[in-house]
Amino acid sequence: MEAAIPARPILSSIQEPAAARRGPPIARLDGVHVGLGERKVLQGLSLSLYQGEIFALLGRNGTGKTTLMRLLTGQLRPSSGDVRVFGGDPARDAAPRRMTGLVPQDIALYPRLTVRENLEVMAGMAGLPRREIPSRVAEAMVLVQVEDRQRDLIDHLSGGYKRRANIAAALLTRPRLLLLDEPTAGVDVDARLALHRTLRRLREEGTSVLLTTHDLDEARGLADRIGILACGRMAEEGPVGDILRRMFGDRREVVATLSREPDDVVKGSLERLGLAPTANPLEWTAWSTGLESFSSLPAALRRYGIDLHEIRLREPGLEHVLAHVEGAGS
Ligand SMILES: Nc1ncnc2c1ncn2[C@@H]1O[C@H](COP(=O)(O)OP(=O)(O)OP(=O)(O)O)[C@@H](O)[C@H]1O
Repeated sequence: MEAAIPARPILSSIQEPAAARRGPPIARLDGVHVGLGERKVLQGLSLSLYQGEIFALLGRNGTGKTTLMRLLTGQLRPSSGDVRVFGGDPARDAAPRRMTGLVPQDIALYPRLTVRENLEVMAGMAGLPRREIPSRVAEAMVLVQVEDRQRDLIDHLSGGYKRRANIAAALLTRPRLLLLDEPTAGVDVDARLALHRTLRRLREEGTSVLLTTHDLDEARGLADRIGILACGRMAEEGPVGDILRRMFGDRREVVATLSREPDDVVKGSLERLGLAPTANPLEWTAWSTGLESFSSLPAALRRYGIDLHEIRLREPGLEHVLAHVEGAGS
């Protein structure tokens, strides 16, 4: 039984993502360092984004995901390193900022105005020509499917619809790069699926999307590539399938569920058999490359007098990647 988690991959051996073959990056961060107060938030972070891809940024609270977005919108300058968006410096040049839309984590709308009124005001503030405002507002509402609520006050909308309206505001300028900070936090399944449809539609039209999320299913199902921020850097980056293959190869997780909580003697025996504890005291796990070690485990446990309730093999998933990366960083 192989208990050890496989060695961390060497980042330089990462294959070029499929999106990279589409052309040069539309946005790049190169060796970026950012310090906020006493904290070194980003420490040599590099990342390239490509046209027409959805990139999901993962990482624990406070690892710098919002900070990275603020760099791309020019709200923040790095203390060292380079940030390029559509060839310009977003902290100095207006052109890259005009091509970038940001959907902040909090709802940034006037609660006492209707959806349509909010979007009209925002379109004016974004400097869109007056005659174009009605069509841009209508277009943005269609994209996020909020037309049927356009006459409702923001205050009267559900959380999911508020989020849709928040996103519509960022789409008024037809950004080529759309940044969304936790767009589906706290929304129901329908609103989440509606948002995913919108983002896929934007991708088909060539828009690049960078979103942060703590929802691993969302990252797996929606993103062309993911990046995991840890210790101020991109600890892992690429399509989910590639990362899983690189990190785990053909290993599967063996999950043994015991019939009762083990005492210290039983715990020692489990560890000798190569099993490691989990948050659930009844569940013990190990990594296995073949069925042999898996199928011999029940008999081995019996020899130690350990009652097994269930044993199963689990495909590695993003939760394993995160645990590995964050375990290595802590
Ligand atoms: N103005 C500031 N001054 C000092 N520290 C700050 C400031 N803004 C952010 N930080 C700190 O920088 C770190 C990164 O913050 P950031 O908001 O980028 O994290 P995040 O990954 O987006 O977190 P979350 O998942 O919770 O949204 C955090 O530890 C935060 O407390």
